[in-house]
Amino acid sequence: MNSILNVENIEFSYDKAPLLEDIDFNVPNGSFVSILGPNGSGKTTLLKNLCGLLSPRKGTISLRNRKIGSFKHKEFAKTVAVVHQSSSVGFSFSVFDTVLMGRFPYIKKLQGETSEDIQAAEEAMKNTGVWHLREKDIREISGGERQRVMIARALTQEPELLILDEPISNLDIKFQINILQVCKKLNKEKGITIVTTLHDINLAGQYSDYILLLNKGKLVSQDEPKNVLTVENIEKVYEIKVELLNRDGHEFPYIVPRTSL
Ligand SMILES: Nc1ncnc2c1ncn2[C@@H]1O[C@H](COP(=O)(O)OP(=O)(O)OP(=O)(O)O)[C@@H](O)[C@H]1O
Repeated sequence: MNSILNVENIEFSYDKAPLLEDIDFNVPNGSFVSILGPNGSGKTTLLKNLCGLLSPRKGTISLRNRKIGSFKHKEFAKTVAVVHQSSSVGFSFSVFDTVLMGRFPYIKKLQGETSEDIQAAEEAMKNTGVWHLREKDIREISGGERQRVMIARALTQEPELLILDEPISNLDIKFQINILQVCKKLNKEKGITIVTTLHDINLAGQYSDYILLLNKGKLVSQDEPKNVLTVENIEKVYEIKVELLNRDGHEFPYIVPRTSL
């Protein structure tokens, strides 16, 4: 299968000690890939390398067989859209204008947005269920709504690859499912490749085609969920005792901590 992203043996460090080492994987076209790992294992750092915000000290990252460093900013943004971890929004913009800002790779200097840009924003907002919020102030909507607005903004870039950093952190279970469903729909219906960090092992198992399991800056396991989410892997990486429940009628194994109160 063709890959949209190839990561070859990268090493990254903020200072002397390497924080990511021997990271080597491919992201197949049209797949849904989740990056799991404990706090501080390097997930966000890896995503920042994938979208070119940080550069590896060794190894290469290629997008459609071209090194990511060789892309111009706007050109890269037509293929890859990134939704960073939830952050506060400081300015007063309507939800619609916030989403429209995602069209920046297509809007020419000194030329306002076209009807095509407006249409792309509307379509992205309808796909993520935020069209009804269009006239609201971005600072006056809920965290879950804002997450979906940020995904809508990324979608207006019409990316082939959508990179998300903890898109469901801080959300209640309804919004967690809602956002993962939106991503899965875009993945299945529009063929957008998804690479996301997640903390919820079981939701990752349910939604992903492949999982990358990081621990202390190294890839411990990468494969389909059933081969990565094993008791052995989870106990080793998260340093807790777990058991795997195979629930009747459920396609996905369910991992729960073994606690003695
Ligand atoms: N700008 C930075 N400068 C120096 N060290 C950093 C910087 N950003 C992150 N780190 C360190 O790198 C390590 C990995 O951080 P990273 O945010 O990639 O982990 P993570 O797996 O995403 O964690 P979490 O699940 O808690 O979000 C941590 O020890 C963190 O303190």
